[in-house]
Amino acid sequence: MIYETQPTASHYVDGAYLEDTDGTPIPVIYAATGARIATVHAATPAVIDRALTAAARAQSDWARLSGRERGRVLIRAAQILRERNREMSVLETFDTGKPLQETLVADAASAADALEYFGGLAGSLTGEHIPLGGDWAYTMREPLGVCVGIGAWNYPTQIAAWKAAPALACGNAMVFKPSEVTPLCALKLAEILTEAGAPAGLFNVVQGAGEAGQALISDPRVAKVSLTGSVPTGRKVYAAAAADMKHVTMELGGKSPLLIFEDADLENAVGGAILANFYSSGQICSNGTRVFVQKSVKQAFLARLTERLKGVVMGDPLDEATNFGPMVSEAQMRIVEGYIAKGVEEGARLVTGGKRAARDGFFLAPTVFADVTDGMTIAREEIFGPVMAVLDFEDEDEAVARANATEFGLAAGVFTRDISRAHRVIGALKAGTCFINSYNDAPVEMPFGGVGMSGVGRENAKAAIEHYSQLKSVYVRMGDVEAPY
Ligand SMILES: NC(=O)C1=CN([C@@H]2O[C@H](COP(=O)(O)OP(=O)(O)OC[C@H]3O[C@@H](n4cnc5c(N)ncnc54)[C@H](O)[C@@H]3O)[C@@H](O)[C@H]2O)C=CC1
Repeated sequence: MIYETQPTASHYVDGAYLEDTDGTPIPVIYAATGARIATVHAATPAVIDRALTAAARAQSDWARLSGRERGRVLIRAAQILRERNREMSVLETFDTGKPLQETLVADAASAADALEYFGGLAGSLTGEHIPLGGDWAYTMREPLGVCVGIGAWNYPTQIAAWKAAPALACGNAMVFKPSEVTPLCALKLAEILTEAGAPAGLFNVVQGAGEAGQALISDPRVAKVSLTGSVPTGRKVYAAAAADMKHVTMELGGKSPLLIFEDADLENAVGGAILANFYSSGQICSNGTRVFVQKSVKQAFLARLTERLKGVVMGDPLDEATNFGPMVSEAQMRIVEGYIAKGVEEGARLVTGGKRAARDGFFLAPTVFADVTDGMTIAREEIFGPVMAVLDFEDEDEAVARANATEFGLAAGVFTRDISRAHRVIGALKAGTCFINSYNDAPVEMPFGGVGMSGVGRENAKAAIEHYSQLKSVYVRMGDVEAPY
């Protein structure tokens, strides 16, 4: 037990905690020490069935409420989350290893924003009136039914809420499966939703790895699957959903470019590159890990970056002075170390970092490679750790062409003082989520998602409504029916 408000069982089903120790035990490891802090059990088929049955039952009642009534519950949940921000943030730190300095501002707070935003929107989900010269038609926005959410491990509270909030606002129910690496936070979100007035079964959490995920996706009661995860998992989940023509949202990986032009404010560009690579120890899908720097400013950029990285405080994540935490797991640390070794082997110049910290836990120093070329493994594959690859370029057309030479398309950024260039470059970049003179901002009001292999659909903003509802069109004849016979 970490502290007294820790979740009390593995699953949250039909409005209450549920345990079934027949499921495979999953240890929960605190990344900062390597210690086991809890054990949950993977969902058995019986648990999955109970969760889906409860969700289907709750959904039909929930969909009959007015949008405003549904919204009220979400807004109340947002308020409770905000009141318990510290407690939720501490749990997020134990779940992921991310420093409390980060989790206090970025996780439960972002989840509360989503609940508040979609709670506010729920009352205005209307259809259209379509006049047809006498006859007319109208559309209704209807829920999909039972939605499944499957999460990655980097933002467990946020991912659960970014899926639950629009789904519930539209009148759906959800069964959420967190990553087996970070199973704790979504349980607390479920508890809070119940406390806020959500009916039993509306939002359920079941644990497990890929097997539990597959069981959920292939159940005929499920209408939609929203995954946050890697491209290989996305392929499997999308294929399984396609078999039954289920709706999908795919928030997948990336290898996003950040273009820094010689006319950029250097200090801001360095700050942007830091946010694009090292926040959450680099474990962010939208990270701009291919940093293209115009040759004339490359030396100055690297010098200032190295200087600013002296401000990294690696240490106990619960100490609010710590601003750089460990990798989420030993396995992820080893994957990242493998990429660092590849970078060296393939001839990139290691400017700083590249090693583990001399302490317990899964800490890797922020790492910068310069003189990276497009064909190197560290410039092509998603690393999901604190490894920045700096590539140089001569002119704009070249930078854009090289930035686009990837199958991913999650995010992209540009730093320049030239307003026309900023918009021209962003217009030419193949990415779903872009930043001008900034990086990695994710307000709930702005749609988030990728193109290409980085995904399908959008989370957040009004755009998410399209992905958690469907239109019913109704033709209304005002006169007699003229049939040929
Ligand atoms: N675009 C986005 O919004 C985000 C994308 N990500 C991506 O997530 C990845 C890192 O997270 P991981 O947890 O390592 O990803 P992962 O793909 O290994 O796992 C993601 C989730 O899918 C589940 N899963 C695995 N195999 C499955 C299967 N066959 N059927 C159903 N579910 C299955 C896992 O248990 C987990 O809950 C990175 O590629 C990262 O870029 C992470 C955060 C945000």
